Amino acid sequence: MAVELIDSSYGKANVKFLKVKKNPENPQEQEVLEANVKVLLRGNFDVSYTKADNAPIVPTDTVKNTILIEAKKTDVWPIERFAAHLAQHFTGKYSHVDGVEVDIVQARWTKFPVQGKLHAHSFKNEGPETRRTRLEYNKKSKKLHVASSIVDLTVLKSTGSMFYGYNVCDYTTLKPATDRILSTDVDATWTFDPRKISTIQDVFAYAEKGGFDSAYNKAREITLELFALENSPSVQATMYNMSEKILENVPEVGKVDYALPNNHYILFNLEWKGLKNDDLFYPSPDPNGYIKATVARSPASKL
Ligand SMILES: O=c1[nH]c(=O)c2[nH]c(=O)[nH]c2[nH]1
Repeated sequence: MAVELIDSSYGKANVKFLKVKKNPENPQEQEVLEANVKVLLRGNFDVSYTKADNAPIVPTDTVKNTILIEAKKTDVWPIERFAAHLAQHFTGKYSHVDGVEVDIVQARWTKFPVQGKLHAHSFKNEGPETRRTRLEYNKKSKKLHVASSIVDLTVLKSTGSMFYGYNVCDYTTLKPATDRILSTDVDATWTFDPRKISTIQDVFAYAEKGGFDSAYNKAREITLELFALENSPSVQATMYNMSEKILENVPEVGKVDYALPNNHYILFNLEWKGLKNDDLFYPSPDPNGYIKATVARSPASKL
């Protein structure tokens, strides 16, 4: 039977480090970045799959060492900059490496107040929420894709959410709600417009002026603010409004994706006990609604 290799990539996943940044003027004043990095290489590796010829393989162990050595040698803040640095390194050092896919997950270590002010070097892990980035670069096609995300930001509002007016058929049992609990684990991704951030140098320049941090902060703020302030007609409408606001506020972002589970809380039926119940719920882990949307600027308003 004739077969052919259609696609391949390889590298190291779950390469973890924590880097400390000390303020040179006050070494007690520190920041930390804990990361989980995955780097996959693409390029002229076909013979390693098809002819058992290992000659072109840069061992995944070397990929791991590279991530750690470069994390030591260069600035890892923000993660988008470090991802671009790794892409530049791998495609520059090895002539047969054409492309790189870098995924970085950053743990949420935040400083906490002690005696009224943020402590200089003590952090609280606000997990499972993470900040993430995915960067894909191909040195032949010059194509660059940079997207960043917030994952597992779990939120709940106990009122200010509705769901009614939906399609009703002979299979419908859901009752319309004008006041319900709404809870989700936010998975939001903002993809940078490849016409605005089109080269590795563009990533470095945008990082330098604080663009990636500012995009992250705005996406997070908008998500939380709209979640809280809007009287939500549905998860669908709320995620669309969040996406629109991110696109309005961050011109470098070309599209926004949300994927939101609807974590249901269901009223206990206590009528059998003669009790009227509107405040005691049980969390229903499954099944859950799962609602996705991708929102981009309309072609008419391209630039
Ligand atoms: O916001 C919602 N969107 C839905 O599509 C849906 N479906 C459902 O049963 N409850 C909800 N809530």
